[in-house]
Amino acid sequence: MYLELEALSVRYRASLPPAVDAVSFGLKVGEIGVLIGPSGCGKTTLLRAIAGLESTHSGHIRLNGITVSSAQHALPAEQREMGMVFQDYALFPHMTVDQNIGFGIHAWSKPQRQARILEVLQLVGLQSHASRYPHELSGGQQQRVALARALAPKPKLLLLDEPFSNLDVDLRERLAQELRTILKAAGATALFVTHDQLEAFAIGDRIGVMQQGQLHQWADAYTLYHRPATRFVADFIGHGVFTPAHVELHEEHGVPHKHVVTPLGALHGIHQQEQDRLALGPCDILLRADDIVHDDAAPVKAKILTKAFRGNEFLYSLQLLTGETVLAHVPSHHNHRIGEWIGIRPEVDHIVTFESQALSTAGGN
Ligand SMILES: Nc1ncnc2c1ncn2[C@@H]1O[C@H](COP(=O)(O)OP(=O)(O)OP(=O)(O)O)[C@@H](O)[C@H]1O
Repeated sequence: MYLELEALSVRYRASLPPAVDAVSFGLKVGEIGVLIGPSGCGKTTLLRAIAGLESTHSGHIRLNGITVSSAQHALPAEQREMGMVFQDYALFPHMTVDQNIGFGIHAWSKPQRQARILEVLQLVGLQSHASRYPHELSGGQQQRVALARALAPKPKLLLLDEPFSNLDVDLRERLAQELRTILKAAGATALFVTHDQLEAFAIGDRIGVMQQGQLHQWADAYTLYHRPATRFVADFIGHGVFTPAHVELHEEHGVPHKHVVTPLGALHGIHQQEQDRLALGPCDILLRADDIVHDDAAPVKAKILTKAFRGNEFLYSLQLLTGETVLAHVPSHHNHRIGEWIGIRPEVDHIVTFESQALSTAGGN
């Protein structure tokens, strides 16, 4: 691994729980990692620790095989050769775009510096804006200059802390795609912090979900969505609900198979790999909004509690006769009224179950 964190903990005060709690993960050279999680979960602290701006309580940070942080040793931030981009672009207002970009490479020879400025300007698509001042640029352009400035010295690692959070939603989505293209073209290894899932999915090769200082899972977007390691990840990523269910054995052509009995009916045809993982008995099953299909012919009916228009689809919240609530993505031409009953059936490709909360709560009392 190029960037390697091993059981890293950061504490602001001995009397407080650690802001970063025994976090381990690795990034390969050229990979983009994203840290995501609710406010206060420790994302920024973790990024600052990697940059050398916070000291390490225990554990290690290694970059290219060299320990840059441990409880005993910390390489000063300025010697780590890392680039940083923050949400407030912090461009120098009295300097033009090319002067801003050249600032971090002033020690380079003039021809080298000029060639590099041109190179990164091309990378971010702002060649024609080299002599403008920051106030003559849009927010998105300013942020691209900040990125070009951070990339100019060819940092060993680029750290980005919510760089788009001051921008409007449309621009953020576009810039997220662009950022990935730019970082890949530059061959940069980067770690990006956000609390926006769509941004994380658009940018990251690997995504880490944090809560209260702990890293719950470090995986690609597909795995996070379809194989969440913990209940928290399942809840935090995507739209879905947990519903009480029961794993049972039944025979198909004389061969025993597991199926999951849910309030929406039994789920059959579960892949062998998933069968092996399922324990018989009660559980909670994750039903994502894309696992529930609207079908007028379905025997199970549900009442629409709320609906949110999302362009090509509605996100309906639906109540079953048994009282449980589920979510469903339904194409937006199926525009039903709140309070209406519609037919639904489950179409669950990936079975995700966790220990029954009703049982664990009962056990804890
Ligand atoms: N300088 C500090 N001194 C003491 N505690 C701090 C300090 N900075 C952050 N914390 C605490 O550490 C925890 C993690 O904060 P951090 O800023 O890393 O979270 P975050 O995930 O980046 O949050 P956000 O998404 O809101 O920026 C929080 O409980 C916060 O209150």
